Amino acid sequence: MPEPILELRDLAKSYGAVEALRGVSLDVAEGSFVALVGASGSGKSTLLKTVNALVVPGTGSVSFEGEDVAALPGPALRRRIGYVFQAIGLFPHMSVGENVGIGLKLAGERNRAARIAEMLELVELDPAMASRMPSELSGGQRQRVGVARALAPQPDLLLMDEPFGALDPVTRDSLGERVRELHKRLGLTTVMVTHDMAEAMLLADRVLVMSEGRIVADETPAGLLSGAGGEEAQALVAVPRAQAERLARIDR
Ligand SMILES: Nc1ncnc2c1ncn2[C@@H]1O[C@H](COP(=O)(O)OP(=O)(O)OP(=O)(O)O)[C@@H](O)[C@H]1O
Repeated sequence: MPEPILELRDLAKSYGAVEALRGVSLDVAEGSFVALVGASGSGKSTLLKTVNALVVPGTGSVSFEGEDVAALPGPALRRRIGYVFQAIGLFPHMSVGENVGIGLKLAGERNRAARIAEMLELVELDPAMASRMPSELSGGQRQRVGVARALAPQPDLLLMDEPFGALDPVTRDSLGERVRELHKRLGLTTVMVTHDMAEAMLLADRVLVMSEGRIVADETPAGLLSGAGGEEAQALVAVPRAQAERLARIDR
């Protein structure tokens, strides 16, 4: 068994009367690709953000590569943990290249241009796009830049919060595949929040289902497909399965 790169212990977090996390413990093995699924408000984003200390848990601890994240300085944490998210996206006043290079700049690297070009190629964008502004890109291109920005400082861990949420299905599928490929090639550990169980099962090798602040299922995609994980997990698996069956029944 590979060493756990992440160890979450008894995490609880409340926002006023809302208990977003109610006792989550989890080990994530180095090199694994973990998907976090579950209903809206079940605590997925909150859990993810405890890992890079954007959320400080009320109780419990998060250890990353054997160190308590609460004790790690912010810049070191951001260099070692890449973060891609849907809502905030890129810095609008910076060019694509500056966005991709921001982590390298903060780390004091001087020769950033070559690495920026390399990162853009990695996510299948033309390096000439470095001089464009984010507003001049499509949504899918912007998300690619977001992935390049997160990977530029060569993190060990990649956190993704609904990274492909706003994309058309074709772009979403191809970018998902690309991320899966990069995950393997770069030897990353990846934790991805998604609403889409089909996406979770296709990309991840471990799927966690959250409900009301707890992890209620922890299964492989194969396990889920053969009926494991309990009622809530199976309710989520039933959606893409029913769609596939309905498609198969369409008269041709
Ligand atoms: N900053 C905050 N202040 C107050 N309540 C919050 C805050 N962040 C999250 N919550 C609440 O905590 C609960 C869990 O939220 P969280 O964003 O973790 O859920 P989620 O599973 O990621 O949801 P979604 O799928 O809709 O993104 C929700 O009830 C939410 O309203």
